[in-house]
Amino acid sequence: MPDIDLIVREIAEEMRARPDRGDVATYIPELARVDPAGFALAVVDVDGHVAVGGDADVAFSIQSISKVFTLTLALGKAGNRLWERVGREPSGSPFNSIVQLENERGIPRNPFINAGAIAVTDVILSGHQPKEALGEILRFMRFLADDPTISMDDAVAASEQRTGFRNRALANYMKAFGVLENPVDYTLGVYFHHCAIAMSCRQLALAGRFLAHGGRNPATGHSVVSPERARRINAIMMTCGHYDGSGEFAYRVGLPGKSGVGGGILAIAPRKASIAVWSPGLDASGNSHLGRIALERLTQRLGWSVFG
Ligand SMILES: NC(=O)CC[C@H](N)C(=O)O
Repeated sequence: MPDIDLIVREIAEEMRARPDRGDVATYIPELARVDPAGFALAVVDVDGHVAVGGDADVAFSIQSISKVFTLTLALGKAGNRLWERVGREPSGSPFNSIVQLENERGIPRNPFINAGAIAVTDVILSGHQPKEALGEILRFMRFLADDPTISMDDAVAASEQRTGFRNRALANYMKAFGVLENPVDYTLGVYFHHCAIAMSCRQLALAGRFLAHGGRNPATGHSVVSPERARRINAIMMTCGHYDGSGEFAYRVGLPGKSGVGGGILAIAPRKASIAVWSPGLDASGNSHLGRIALERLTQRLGWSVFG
């Protein structure tokens, strides 16, 4: 049996020492203030053992990783009708691309690019007030991680609300095509706030467990989604979770994964583990530079790639 604790600690030490850290996101002013020296890795295995390295209990802005969980909620609410509002093909474009949305008449290519995630948020919001929808998303995260302390960082949400002109353009564009049901400001308000949820790698890895175990959280026995749905969410993470860097992530890491511009990545090793990594510096596609390298090391050493 490989010693996962040791491997995780060694990877964290190696990553801490590397000078090539990528660049922190600056288009959300509050994220520009984050120290690029941070690094954390947490792996929860089948038995619930959590192996940690680095700052595994430091909370960071999960940003687009929240889209895995909003997709899960929206599928629960709308079922397969969700796919009338959003596609499920890789985009090959940056996460905030506007051209693609115009070409495809307001239907976003997948639920993980910004336009797609905004459409998914709109589905969750319908029939509720924004506060209720946000409460539902936050309660879901707390339930999955079994941790009532998880919260939203209001400063990050306000920062994006002030500067999120591109997302506003995407949302208005979809509204013009009738893809959004709710007032644009309401949908965006919920979207910016769920992106601003702050979690540590330990909390995130625990929250992702249901995706590694056929839709069921093995710790609590709660069935979150059906095995088929878990498999499909993993498939979308594999093909779309890193935007135009998804091919490279599959090639190097070989696991379903979802990144966020806060520098976090949630990766799922089916039937083996739920993994969260954080390093705030990003590569050119807006994905964590050292986060990806750390996951590549981990899957190589453990032989965890889903491609054998
Ligand atoms: N890739 C990301 O994490 C982007 C999320 C960010 N809130 C945005 O909408 O731009």
